[in-house]
Amino acid sequence: LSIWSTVPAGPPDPILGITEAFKADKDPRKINLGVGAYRDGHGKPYVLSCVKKAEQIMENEVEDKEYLPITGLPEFIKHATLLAYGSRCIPLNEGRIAATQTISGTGALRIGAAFMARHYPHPKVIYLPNPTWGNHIPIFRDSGFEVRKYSYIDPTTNLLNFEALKTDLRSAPEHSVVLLHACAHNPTGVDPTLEQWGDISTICQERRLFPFFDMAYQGFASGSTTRDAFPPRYFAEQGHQVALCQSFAKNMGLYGERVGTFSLVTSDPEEKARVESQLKIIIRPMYSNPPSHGAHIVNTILKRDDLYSQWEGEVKAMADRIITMREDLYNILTKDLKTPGEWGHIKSQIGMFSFTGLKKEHTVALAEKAHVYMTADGRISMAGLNPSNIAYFAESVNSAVR
Ligand SMILES: Cc1ncc(COP(=O)(O)O)c(CN[C@](O)(C(=O)O)[C@@H](O)C(=O)O)c1O
Repeated sequence: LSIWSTVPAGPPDPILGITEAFKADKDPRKINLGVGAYRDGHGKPYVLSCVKKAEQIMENEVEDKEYLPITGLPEFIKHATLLAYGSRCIPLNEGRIAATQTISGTGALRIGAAFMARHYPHPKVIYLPNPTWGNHIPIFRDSGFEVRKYSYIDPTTNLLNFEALKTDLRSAPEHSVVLLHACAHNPTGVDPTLEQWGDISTICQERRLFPFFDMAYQGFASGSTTRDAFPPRYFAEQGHQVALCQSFAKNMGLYGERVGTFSLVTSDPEEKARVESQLKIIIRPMYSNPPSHGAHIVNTILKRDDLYSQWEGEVKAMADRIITMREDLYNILTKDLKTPGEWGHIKSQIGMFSFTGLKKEHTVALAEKAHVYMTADGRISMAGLNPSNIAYFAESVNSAVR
């Protein structure tokens, strides 16, 4: 009897499993709207020009293959946290933001959760929005957190249910950790307004809730890296000791390079050093130190004015193309096809995804009959749409809901 005969077959990942099903489909009309990865107007993956330029520059600069420090490339961390918090951030300028390079956003969440499970001086309970990115749940659960939910979307309108959100956060036990999507909420594409962020900050102060930000889409939501980073910057300005997870997967198209950071606001440089020493103690036995190539790419872009401004132009262009697809899809569904139901949320939502409101039976029919793939909860990655497939997609939705 094999040693592994008791190992059960696990279910495919709800998101990455969609890509496997898409690849297995041989129909030429197939469309993959599953994984949140940008595609250009021809449905192709997109390597940013500023990334290609950075790699050319890196060719000439001495880039040995030595180990990075446990917390990663120091100059990368400096530039990445400056991008996240902004030059006017007082904790940043006072040198009291503890930070480490991570294996993209997932790694930032995992290292953050592991650090808090070990050092957060209160019950390890975290409130995740309902719904949230599916991977948030196992990340925090496997790190030893009790995972709870706070209301987020109104399933009948696919818009924010802010009253229910406030009620749930107000009734959370003091010192609960609250996960907040900084921008481009996944899967709903619905973000609080600036005023609503103010209310959330006040509730966190009143209830002593710990704000744990996940910022996987800075610049990719509105096209502005400044506007998208408003929530964590505002919370830090209001005196919250935020935790912040950063990813360069989407906004720099570095999906497979796995580049991110995890950071925490502390009280002073001495506390920053203590916290970083404990981050190292968690990282060293996990993966020792992070991959260097992607961090050098991001650092080369962020430290040079010419590449930084080229990057800002490219990330805005990606955001704009997605916004155009939202408008086109809305117009085809409503004006051309008179598709039954309300579709305004497709336009009002922001970022990579649209929470269409399609139900499971629709998503199954769309995959099986129309060869259109999306997650079971009806989320579509808008960048999977382009001028050559958007009409077919809209027609498929129209027939699925009739
Ligand atoms: C809110 C959120 N946080 C963190 C991540 C982690 O991203 P990474 O580790 O690559 O930096 C994602 C990516 N989520 C997806 O875009 C998605 O929801 O399709 C996809 O990349 C994924 O891994 O699921 C995300 O949507």
